[in-house]
Amino acid sequence: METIAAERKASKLATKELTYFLYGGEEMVLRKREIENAVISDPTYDITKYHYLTREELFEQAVKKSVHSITKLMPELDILGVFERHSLTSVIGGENPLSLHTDMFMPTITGQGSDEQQEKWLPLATNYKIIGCYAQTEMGHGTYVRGLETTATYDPVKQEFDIHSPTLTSIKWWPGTLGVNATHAIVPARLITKGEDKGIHNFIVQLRSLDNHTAMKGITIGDIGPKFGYAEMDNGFLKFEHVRIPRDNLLMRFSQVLPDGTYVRPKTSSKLSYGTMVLIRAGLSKFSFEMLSRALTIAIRYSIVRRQTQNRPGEAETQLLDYVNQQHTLITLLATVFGIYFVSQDTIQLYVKTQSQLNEENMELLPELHASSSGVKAISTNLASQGIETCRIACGGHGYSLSSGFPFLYQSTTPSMTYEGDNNVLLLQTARYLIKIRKEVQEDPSYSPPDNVNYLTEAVRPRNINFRSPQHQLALYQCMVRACVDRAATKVSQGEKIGLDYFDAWNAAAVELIQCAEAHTHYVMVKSFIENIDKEEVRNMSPYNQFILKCLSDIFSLNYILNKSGLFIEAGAIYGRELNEIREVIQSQILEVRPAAVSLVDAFDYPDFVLRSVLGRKDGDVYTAMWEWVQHNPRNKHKNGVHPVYKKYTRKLLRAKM
Ligand SMILES: CC/C=C\C/C=C\C/C=C\C/C=C\CCCCC(=O)SCCNC(=O)CCNC(=O)[C@H](O)C(C)(C)COP(=O)(O)OP(=O)(O)OC[C@H]1O[C@@H](n2cnc3c(N)ncnc32)[C@H](O)[C@@H]1OP(=O)(O)O
Ligand SMILES: Cc1cc2nc3c(=O)[nH]c(=O)nc-3n(C[C@H](O)[C@H](O)[C@H](O)COP(=O)(O)OP(=O)(O)OC[C@H]3O[C@@H](n4cnc5c(N)ncnc54)[C@H](O)[C@@H]3O)c2cc1C
Repeated sequence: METIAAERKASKLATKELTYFLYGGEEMVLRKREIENAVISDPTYDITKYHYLTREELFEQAVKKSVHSITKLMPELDILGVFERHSLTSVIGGENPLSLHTDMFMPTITGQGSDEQQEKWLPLATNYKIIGCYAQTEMGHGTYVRGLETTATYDPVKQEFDIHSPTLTSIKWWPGTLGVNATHAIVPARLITKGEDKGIHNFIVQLRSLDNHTAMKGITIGDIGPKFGYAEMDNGFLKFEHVRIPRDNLLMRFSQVLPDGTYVRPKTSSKLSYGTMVLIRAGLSKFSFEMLSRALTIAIRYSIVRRQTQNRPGEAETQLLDYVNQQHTLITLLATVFGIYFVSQDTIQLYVKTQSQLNEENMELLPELHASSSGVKAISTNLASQGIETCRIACGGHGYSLSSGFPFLYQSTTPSMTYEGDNNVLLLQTARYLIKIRKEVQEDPSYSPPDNVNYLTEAVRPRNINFRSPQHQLALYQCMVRACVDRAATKVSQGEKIGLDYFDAWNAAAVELIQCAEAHTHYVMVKSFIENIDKEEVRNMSPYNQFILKCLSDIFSLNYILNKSGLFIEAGAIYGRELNEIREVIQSQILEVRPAAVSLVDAFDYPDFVLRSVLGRKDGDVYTAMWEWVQHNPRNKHKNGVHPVYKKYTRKLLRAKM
């Protein structure tokens, strides 16, 4: 306890200033804390026994908490907007089994429903007269949305759609909130009218009775069973047997079916019906920041408190964070989490900007948003999932206990590499965009590409390189990414030249394509970090905070260069002989950050309640917390301290003659 207090005292970081910066100002932080305190002081959200609950208990508690939040806490705290709602969900912790209602069902209606449809459905949804989910994925198809098999066949006589699951593989499988709770779903299905298949469109379908919650006629529905994690979420299955819905349950903002069955195609892009996926992808980098920053808070605090090995006679054992390997592991991750933070802010801004253009039927930014949000979602969820596991390992044996908080963080984060688009698949979408822009640049010298891909027109290694210079770092990335894009494009075109069809040529280059998308996205993240810490808000910070952010930026940028040095050397961006200098700059910046490490994670401002970790306690009283935790273990609570398995099994073994 004294050690962590001493660390805080010695740190020169203006912690409060950084917290305000991260959350968008003092007012936002005060509001966040108001929400946290309301949750912490309400017994409904008690977490004392959380880690010992069974799957069914976890689910029931989570639904109870969610309903309590909607009916009591949210009105009391006047929570309306998406950010405050997420803030509340985040402090309550665990999964929110009703989250898909507000995160996907409602945004799909807002984004894709006509004005009349919004007027009809949104008040019902806002007031929880109905509970919605987003039922897109089927047993046979998740990635390949165009391959979904559920049909919606228009009947002009009754002016209804007939929703049907024609095959076993067409059964909807995975959607959250579907298994138990939802009364309605957004159902992407193949629209068939006048005998023609018009592709995937979104429909609103009622699943359960609003009187007694039983399944509607023609609907078979349930929960898909235990998963890797996500016990609190009712991921479900859904089978349709010719279910009838009115014509105007087709979401008709972009395309329509007229009463006689005439199809009116979207004026602009058919991909607008994928809009909800783009929204969540943009939000997932923020989610990655939250999950990884919690893991780092736990690992860094623990690494201050934990001592291991007396290295000099008569002195205290060494703090884990004073081992250079531990510093390297955790402080490079600290730099990463700030990288994710800045790019998540930029991605959300790009989403908002694109959305306002789309409202004016201007599609200009859509390809960039799709490519960028796909890449950023993939890289930030990869980094967060791997980073949480790294934090666990950095905490030794105690990291493996549920009480460390890591298992929950990992289980909640790792599926984000799959849902909302598998990460490899999304990186291939980013690559598709890069290859397309490269082609345009080559074919039309007057074409000026978007800022983030400008390196495709020019990328030059600076002379007299200074690895501490952000502009030089960016130039090195530009050379490297350009070479990666060239390599992938060349591989595709070589395949085509030897007679492969488009798919085979593309598939043969898949590894290079994913590599170029990854490299590009890392470049975008480094650029975003560098640009954001050059903004006025940061320039107004205390000099020491600016200095630490610059150190973290260098670490983030240079550590990737070191880890992927093969790519940079192959591109002629750096020479092998320069690697030592890069190592030294990283090492010296890590040493600069070390004294501020605990204040940096304090700046994330997570109360103990949110971390749910005996290792990550703010006061550092780790060992007392471990002892308290074990007192709740039901396995220790049997008469005379003797567990029933003794009578059932081990006693026989101990007395058996063998
Ligand atoms: C408010 C909430 C905010 C934040 C929330 C934050 C945190 C949330 C925390 C936790 C979340 C909790 C639970 C999440 C639950 C998860 C829910 C789901 O998983 S829903 C299901 C998601 N499914 C997918 O993502 C499927 C992935 N597949 C696809 O997206 C597509 O099929 C594909 C892979 C992109 C391919 O599509 P398609 O085959 O149709 O397209 P092509 O490859 O042929 O490309 C054609 C052309 O279209 C362009 N394009 C493709 N997609 C888009 C798009 N979305 N937008 C714009 N343009 C798109 C593509 O680039 C091509 O363009 P071209 O090159 O031809 O110009
Ligand atoms: C916890 C969780 C919650 C979910 N919630 C929802 C929800 O609310 N609503 C909903 O509709 N869905 C939901 N899903 C489903 C999720 O969106 C899909 O699982 C996801 O999009 C991946 O699709 P898939 O399962 O078909 O994977 P697949 O496409 O089968 O992918 C398997 C592997 O094949 C590779 N692969 C596939 N296609 C290609 C390709 N074209 N090129 C190269 N490689 C390829 C992938 O990289 C991956 O490694 C959820 C899933 C999970 C795990």
